[in-house]
Amino acid sequence: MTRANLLAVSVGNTRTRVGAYVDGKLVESATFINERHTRVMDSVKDAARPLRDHAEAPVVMSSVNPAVSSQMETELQGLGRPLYRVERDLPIPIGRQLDPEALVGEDRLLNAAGAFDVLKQAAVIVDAGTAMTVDLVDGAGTFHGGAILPGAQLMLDSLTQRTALLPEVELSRPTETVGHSTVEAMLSGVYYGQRGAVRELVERFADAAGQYPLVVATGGDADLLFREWDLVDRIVPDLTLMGLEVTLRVALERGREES
Ligand SMILES: Nc1ncnc2c1ncn2[C@@H]1O[C@H](COP(=O)(O)OP(=O)(O)O)[C@@H](O)[C@H]1O
Ligand SMILES: CC(C)(COP(=O)(O)O)[C@@H](O)C(=O)NCCC(=O)O
Ligand SMILES: [K+]
Repeated sequence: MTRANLLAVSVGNTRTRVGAYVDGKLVESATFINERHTRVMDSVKDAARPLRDHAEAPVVMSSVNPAVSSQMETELQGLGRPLYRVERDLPIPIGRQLDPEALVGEDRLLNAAGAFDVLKQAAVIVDAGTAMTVDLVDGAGTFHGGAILPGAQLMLDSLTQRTALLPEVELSRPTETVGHSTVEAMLSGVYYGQRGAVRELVERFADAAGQYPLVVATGGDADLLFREWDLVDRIVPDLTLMGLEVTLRVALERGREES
């Protein structure tokens, strides 16, 4: 089996995740806020340190945030490694059943590819990031799309921005279900609203799929929202990086078959 070496970089709308894979194993990973761009590049170099004896190991990059990633791509070229963008240079190895013109976020496809590579069975993948995505992969490894809704912090921010009286609130677990203050009421609405959306969508996707899928969660808010909740089978913080690793591994295996 191929054991890939790579620096995996995934640019989201809030943060960028970086992971160094040595012999197919994630040995270093880090997450950075996009706004602190110069510090991000320093930290990317730190994260790449385990690959110093693997000068041939490429950077494999994905993005759902072109403004951030176009500048970052130029800077990553400075590492002196080959740089591949998923979908442009390397196809994400996951089947798709979508509208012909559909534009799907690379993070959604990578999560699906990463999950199916390990699970080999039908799964619903929940990515609790800036936006929340809830997607269906069937038992044959085909991505069917799913649902997109505002992420938890985005819900809170939009309440603050579009009302006169609601305050700025940072996401945390509500301490009461029936909120006895404005802040607790906002936290309860968002926390149980997000969980309720996931429950409803998982049940509907299970109906559509004709089987009950595994539920896998990732993203910056997954732990806060889903920890110790039996509806979610696994929380996998590095799922998008796993998708980048399988993308390179499959491309290397195909290259070997062809030569
Ligand atoms: N240090 C942090 N900075 C920003 N957001 C954070 C931080 N730690 C946790 N979060 C949470 O992570 C969410 C973003 O998730 P993430 O997976 O990083 O998003 P994206 O993939 O869209 O960039 C935010 O809504 C926030 O609630
Ligand atoms: C849905 C998303 C905004 C999620 O981004 P994220 O919250 O992970 O930063 C992103 O995957 C995206 O821009 N997708 C393009 C449209 C689509 O997937 O259908
Ligand atoms: K997301």
